[in-house]
Amino acid sequence: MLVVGAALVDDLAAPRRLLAARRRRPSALAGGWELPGGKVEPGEVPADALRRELREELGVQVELGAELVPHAGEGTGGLYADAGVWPLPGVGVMRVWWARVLEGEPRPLEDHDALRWLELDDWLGGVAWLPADMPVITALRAALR
Ligand SMILES: Nc1nc2c([nH]c(=O)n2[C@H]2C[C@H](O)[C@@H](COP(=O)(O)OP(=O)(O)OP(=O)(O)O)O2)c(=O)[nH]1
Repeated sequence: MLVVGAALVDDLAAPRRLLAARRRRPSALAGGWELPGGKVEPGEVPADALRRELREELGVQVELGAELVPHAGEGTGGLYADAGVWPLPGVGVMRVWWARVLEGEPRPLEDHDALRWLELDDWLGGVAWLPADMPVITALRAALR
């Protein structure tokens, strides 16, 4: 299963704020924070799926920036780094793009019950991320140094 997620930030060139979204369901994941996004439908181009998910889930139009790909040693294991995807144990893999809002104000319309813009120092520790997201958020933060 391929999942796509967005690192929605205030500015693609010099990000300072990152949007975290709290899941409402299923119960095993409820209360955990994640990058907004979702499953790619059969036949759908992943980047299009991400734009669709952000429109449905948050009510925003976005511009996608660069894809965040794992490098060996970023806690993902060599196989995943080689494939350029992030492992989601028990689910599949995730691809992640930097993104910025073009139109609209993000609102938790479907899958989430809260949204939070995290300041740079809080990206990692500001919310309780889903476990699979920890290496992703670490890499997002590292990409800015
Ligand atoms: N969107 C997203 N999903 C994540 C992240 N981390 C993580 O483990 N997941 C898992 C949770 C889910 O098992 C799966 C994504 O499925 P989803 O339920 O969000 O997808 P969807 O919106 O297409 O949902 P649906 O049609 O099944 O309702 O990936 C993340 O950062 N973002």
